[in-house]
Amino acid sequence: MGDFEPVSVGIVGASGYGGVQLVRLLLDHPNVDIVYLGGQGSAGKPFSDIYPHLEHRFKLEVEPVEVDRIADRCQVVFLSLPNGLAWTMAPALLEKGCKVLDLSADYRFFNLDTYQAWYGGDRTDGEVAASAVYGLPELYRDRIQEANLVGCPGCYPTASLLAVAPLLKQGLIAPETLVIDAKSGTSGGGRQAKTNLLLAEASSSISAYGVARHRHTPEIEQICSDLAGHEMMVQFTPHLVPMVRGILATVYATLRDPGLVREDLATIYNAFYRSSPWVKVLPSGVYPQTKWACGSNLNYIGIEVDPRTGRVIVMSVIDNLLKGQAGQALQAMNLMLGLEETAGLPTLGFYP
Ligand SMILES: NC(=O)C1=CN([C@@H]2O[C@H](COP(=O)(O)OP(=O)(O)OC[C@H]3O[C@@H](n4cnc5c(N)ncnc54)[C@H](OP(=O)(O)O)[C@@H]3O)[C@@H](O)[C@H]2O)C=CC1
Ligand SMILES: CC(=O)N[C@@H](CCC(=O)OP(=O)(O)O)C(=O)O
Repeated sequence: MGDFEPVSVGIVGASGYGGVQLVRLLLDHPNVDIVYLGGQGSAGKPFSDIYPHLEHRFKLEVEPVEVDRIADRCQVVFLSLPNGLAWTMAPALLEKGCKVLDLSADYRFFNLDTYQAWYGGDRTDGEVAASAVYGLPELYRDRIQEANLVGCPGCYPTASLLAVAPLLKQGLIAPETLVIDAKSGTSGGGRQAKTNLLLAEASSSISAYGVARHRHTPEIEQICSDLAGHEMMVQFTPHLVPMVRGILATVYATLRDPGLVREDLATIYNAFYRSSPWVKVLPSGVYPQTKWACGSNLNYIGIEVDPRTGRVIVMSVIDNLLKGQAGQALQAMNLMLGLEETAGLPTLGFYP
């Protein structure tokens, strides 16, 4: 697929931040055509009324969300909606033959009880949910290639899991010691008005939130457990920082073998990610900045070991809207369609 006719793609939730990133990326993708945009409040508006800066490239109008209308036109559908909506439409889209990529949390969980405990709702799509693949290509590439439904990871889990995956897969850390301290720009909260995202609240200030209860904790724990081969608990603390884009996750854990040095871990990380074009493991003494990743689909990882404490410290940065959301979904779409994993994705950040 992809060598002949362009693939017809639709975006539900096009007016949001994930939606507009998808539009930007898909417009420059060599193998797809955007044929449908959907929304609720924005339905009936030309997309360029919402985003005038795209008018010269794009004339589509946002339409109401109707499954038949979408499935008649689209081979691939991105659902970029608030949590709890995708599961009400994904089963019907799949039934009609669409491939579906959900950017919300609805299809990220192996066990629907965990989803319902954290997100609520009364799910009736258990069989469909069981067929979903967790959309982190660096960890589940083979399964994504075969999938019709992908639950794309959250932005914090993406930055965090890429930082810890080699450690867990190799059994290098004492499991109960894993601590993730993460910072996000305000676009992580989406485009709708929220008091904590106002300039007057968020600028010149930094604060933790969701401490010991953020809904990304069970998502991170699920994948950590899968990688480690046993149940894991994680101490995850997110922070809101006064910038628009970017996530920095700093991860701390105690090494099982106190004799390991940074160079040993760098060798392990480089081997683990040797087939992953979007992950860049940095040289000794180089620690990543969010600014390097913003605008690209890249993840930069810095590694350090503190010989005094026996802890490894891993720093991981991504653009929350690209590798943390729309870029990652597009990377997964490429795999589902048998295209180059890098097709249509920016390989350089804006910088500065
Ligand atoms: N922002 C980020 O960094 C990340 C976000 N995510 C997840 O991606 C998803 C989208 O996030 P984001 O783009 O930030 O969100 P936004 O709030 O920016 O956009 C939400 C979109 O959903 C649409 N929408 C809301 N309610 C309905 C409805 N009932 N029916 C149809 N459309 C509806 C809105 O359309 P309209 O205006 O027409 O009502 C809007 O286009 C969320 O699940 C979020 O958690 C995941 C990773 C990172
Ligand atoms: C800064 C900010 O508010 N970030 C969001 C994370 C966005 C995200 O990825 O959440 P989903 O799991 O719903 O996709 C938050 O902490 O709720």
